[in-house]
Amino acid sequence: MLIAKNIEFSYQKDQKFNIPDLTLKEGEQLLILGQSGSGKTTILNILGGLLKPHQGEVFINGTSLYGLSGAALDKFRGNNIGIIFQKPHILAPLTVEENLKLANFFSGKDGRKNENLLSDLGILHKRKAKVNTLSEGEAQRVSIARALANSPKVILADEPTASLDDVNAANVVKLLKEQAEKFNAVLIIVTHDQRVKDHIANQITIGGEA
Ligand SMILES: Nc1ncnc2c1ncn2[C@@H]1O[C@H](COP(=O)(O)OP(=O)(O)OP(=O)(O)O)[C@@H](O)[C@H]1O
Repeated sequence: MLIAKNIEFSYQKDQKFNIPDLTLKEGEQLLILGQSGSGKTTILNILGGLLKPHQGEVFINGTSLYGLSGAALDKFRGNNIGIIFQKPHILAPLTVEENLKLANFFSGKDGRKNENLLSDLGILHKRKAKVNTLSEGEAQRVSIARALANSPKVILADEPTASLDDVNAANVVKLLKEQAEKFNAVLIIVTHDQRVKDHIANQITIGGEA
């Protein structure tokens, strides 16, 4: 389902990240741990089709991500990959449901499942609320809902618990796991938050630049 092979990437000369080969089958979950600056966001962006590696390939369901480009890559990403960014990428002046509809629009999906998703995430009652009126934890759940709005087969989450208290952090990981299990999706969480360790057994630690 998701394969990353021989990936090499650097932002500048004399810099090289150790990016491990990965093979994850449908429904498998992986936690990538590493200190701040070790390259977690970089790896996630490479796996998510947002940052082209200098070498190597990422395959999702047999499609080589970086064999696609431009509109074809955007469409593939919209249909297959849901990314929860470190800082919520949601449009604050829009309502919760408008944010989800926008995600549906970009990948040509009908959004029939949006209400179920918001209900699963405990924010259905906030669907008419503007995102800039929500608490941080609620906004985080909206960004999860938006990432999952198109039932992606790969869910990538970048530090999803960083700004949350213990209870909300545990809830967010639980929600991500539940949603991934529901859709039999691959789930990869990158974090330096040690609290997440107890929730996902399959773990690797990355050590930063070589
Ligand atoms: N666009 C960029 N141009 C140049 N260097 C960058 C760029 N983005 C990140 N870096 C550098 O690459 C390294 C890894 O960054 P990255 O954001 O992947 O780390 P991280 O493990 O996600 O960190 P954190 O946990 O603090 O978010 C850092 O040293 C960072 O300064």
